[in-house]
Amino acid sequence: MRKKGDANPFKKMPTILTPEELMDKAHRRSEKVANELRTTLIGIPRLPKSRTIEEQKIRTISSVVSDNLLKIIDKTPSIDRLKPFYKELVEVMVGIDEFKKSLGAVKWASELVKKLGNDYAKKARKAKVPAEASKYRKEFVGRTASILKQIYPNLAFLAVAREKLKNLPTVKELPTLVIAGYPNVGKSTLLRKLTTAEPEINAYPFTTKGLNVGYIGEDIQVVDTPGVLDRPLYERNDIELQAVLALNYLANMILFVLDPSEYCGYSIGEQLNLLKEVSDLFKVPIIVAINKIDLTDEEKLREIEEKLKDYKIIKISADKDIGLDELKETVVKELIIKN
Ligand SMILES: Nc1nc2c(ncn2[C@@H]2O[C@H](COP(=O)(O)OP(=O)(O)OP(=O)(O)O)[C@@H](O)[C@H]2O)c(=O)[nH]1
Repeated sequence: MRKKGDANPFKKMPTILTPEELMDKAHRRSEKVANELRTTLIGIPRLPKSRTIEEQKIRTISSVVSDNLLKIIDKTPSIDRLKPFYKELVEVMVGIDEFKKSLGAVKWASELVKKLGNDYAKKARKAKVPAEASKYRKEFVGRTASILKQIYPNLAFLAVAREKLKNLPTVKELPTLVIAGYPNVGKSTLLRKLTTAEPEINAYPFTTKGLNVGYIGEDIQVVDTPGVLDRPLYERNDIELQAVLALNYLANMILFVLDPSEYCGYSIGEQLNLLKEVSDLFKVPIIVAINKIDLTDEEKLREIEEKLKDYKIIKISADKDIGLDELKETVVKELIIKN
């Protein structure tokens, strides 16, 4: 059912080696190449032999280092082409400017090491004595190490960014219903009942519970946001608030789940305040699902409906399967047929 190519775009970012690890890797590879050459160049005079060996060592170190750096750039998504939801999260979690700057530095280093490798390889090939050939190789190694040292902060930044971004939720470019409401009102029960497959659980910045994502058929994405849209916004710091706001780029419609029985532990008043905050924050249509009607008497329900006159309401019991077909039909109609 899941379409390919919709994964978190940062999943493919490779492990970022430290300058030391990268130089070690390059040295090991160049020694291997040199050893192989030594066995094939038996009987060749010293000067052409050391010219060839040093040239190949330089070329190997240069390509290991520059290709490794280039791979970071190739496998990292271009920030400007990211979907707005992911772009916003990069800004919140690591900062777009710093991210771009670091990738720029890595590109610069990759190109420079490649160019220097070429220059020094040519010099080594034309060396007049064996010692000169090895002098060029050492000089090249020194310059490469110092270039890597120069981009050390950028590599360190990218390594941290990769750790944070590779666990971002995988969401698709589909009409999306975002579920909001206090803890224990029945959000995850509802997600399980509305969507076919078991919902996937994805990490989300600044929360411990993660986003749960499910699908209605192949056309609608449903996202439950425990820890994100389940408590008053005034309790949040700026950065958490931005993570909440990033959902603006994901949601085409909000389903606010309300528990009139108050068994969830939050009063109707508190729940209505959160609903008001969510309506102010999101500029998309809101449907209110009055859940747990099996636990609530008619009169109380009427009182609550009275308070929700400005909203589209559907009365349900997620647990007892009441009103779920109507809810699903409404969601499909609003998200697919109307758009
Ligand atoms: N009687 C009744 N119980 C329900 C209904 N919907 C959910 N529950 C129960 O309410 C409790 C909380 O439901 P959850 O689906 O875990 O609530 P949640 O909003 O996802 O909670 P968090 O994961 O903490 O955000 C569970 O014990 C459910 O079985 C309902 O319609 N009727």
